[in-house]
Amino acid sequence: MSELHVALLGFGTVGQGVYEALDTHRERIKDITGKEVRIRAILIKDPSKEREIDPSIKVTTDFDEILEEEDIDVLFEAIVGEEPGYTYLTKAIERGIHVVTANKAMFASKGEDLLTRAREREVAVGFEATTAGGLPVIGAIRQLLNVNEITHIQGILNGTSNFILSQMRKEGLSFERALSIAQEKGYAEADPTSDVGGQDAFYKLMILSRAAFHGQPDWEAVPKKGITDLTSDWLQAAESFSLRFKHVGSIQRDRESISGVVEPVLVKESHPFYGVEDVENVVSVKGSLVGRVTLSGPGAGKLPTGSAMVEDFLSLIEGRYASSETRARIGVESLSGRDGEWVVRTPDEALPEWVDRFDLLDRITLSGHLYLFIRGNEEEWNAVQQADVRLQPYPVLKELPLESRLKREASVR
Ligand SMILES: NC(=O)C1=CN([C@@H]2O[C@H](COP(=O)(O)OP(=O)(O)OC[C@H]3O[C@@H](n4cnc5c(N)ncnc54)[C@H](OP(=O)(O)O)[C@@H]3O)[C@@H](O)[C@H]2O)C=CC1
Ligand SMILES: N[C@@H](CC=O)C(=O)O
Repeated sequence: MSELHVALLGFGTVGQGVYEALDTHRERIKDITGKEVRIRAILIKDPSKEREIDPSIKVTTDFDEILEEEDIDVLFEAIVGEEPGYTYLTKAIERGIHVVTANKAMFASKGEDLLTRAREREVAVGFEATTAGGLPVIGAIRQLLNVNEITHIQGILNGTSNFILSQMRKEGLSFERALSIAQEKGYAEADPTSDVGGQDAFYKLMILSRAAFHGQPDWEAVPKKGITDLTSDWLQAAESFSLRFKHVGSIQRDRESISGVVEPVLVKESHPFYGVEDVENVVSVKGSLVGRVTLSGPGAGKLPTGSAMVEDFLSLIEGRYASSETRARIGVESLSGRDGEWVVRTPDEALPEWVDRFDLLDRITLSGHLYLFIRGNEEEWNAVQQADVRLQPYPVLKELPLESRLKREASVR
């Protein structure tokens, strides 16, 4: 039986996930491709680490030795940072090798360039694992784009942040303890400030933007905020209003431009993100025909990410990415309306005067702070915020709207 030869760059959480997935699903892959998969070489950084790797596989710290291996069909890349990953993948593509990457920090900025190079060399680039771990969101977008125009994407895109917020709320863990468990479980990045500071979710949002809208907004114009300001007081206050904090990336396209934001927001019980807990991610995509499609599942970790990479591998072996060029889209509507809801923390117990201008939906006091759940006009609210810098507000996330016809059909009378 003929063989498919592959190499792995990186043997950390994700590299080991690919190794294990290829091993445990060997027979299935053979059934699908008619070929035996053989791992020929693995690139690592630190040769002193102990590893459980089949002794027939070459383990090296020198990328050129990987390229020197003959007949590598596919390269799996799971190392860290923009470089040297980008250089390695360009060299592999130049040699006519297909690549599958999980490296979102690299792919967010270099993805378009790699895809162009790959087209010129008639090879494929799989990048499902860069975004939302095990969720097949890139594949879903590709499928939807066959006929739909995509106008909005909203998602919980960082498993570490979602895990920390869930554990702080449900188990009363401190931020530091919850982060350290996320690191032990292999969810966090090598530098976890990227997770908790919003940068990791931002990279994923930019990759989604390119996949769905065939373009990205100016990176500097996308506000990015992580979860580090959220205390257990805030989480408790939200819970008492039947709201939960979620770290969400949103991106939308209108006729002129693409705009996005990455920030913690509050979601209501009725929102599809409310019950997305621990390491789960969720992505809602709004298409012009289908309405709202929501995918949720494990957003990080060894096997979910390994699964995404091996799915990509099989797709490209079967030639499914041969014409994966996305088409330019025109979106039409905006999600932001004039009205909104917010939870606000103010330093004083007495109700501030400005509350009269809004609907006061509920209030509680916690640890000497007054928490107000209000609803009102967005412009008025912006003016209040500018006048009082001591306010700490969080918006309540609106759901991506369903088409009104779909909504009518979905409602039960
Ligand atoms: N963890 C997760 O759940 C997910 C991670 N990703 C992405 O996948 C990639 C890998 O993540 P993860 O496995 O968690 O990271 P780890 O830190 O666990 O592993 C990184 C691996 O890459 C190797 N490596 C790092 N730098 C170099 C280099 N310059 N040259 C050669 N090898 C290098 C390391 O070698 P050594 O073992 O010698 O230290 C290690 O084996 C990252 O880009 C990450 O953003 C994507 C989706 C999910
Ligand atoms: N560190 C990332 C890993 C997956 O992309 C996360 O926590 O989501």
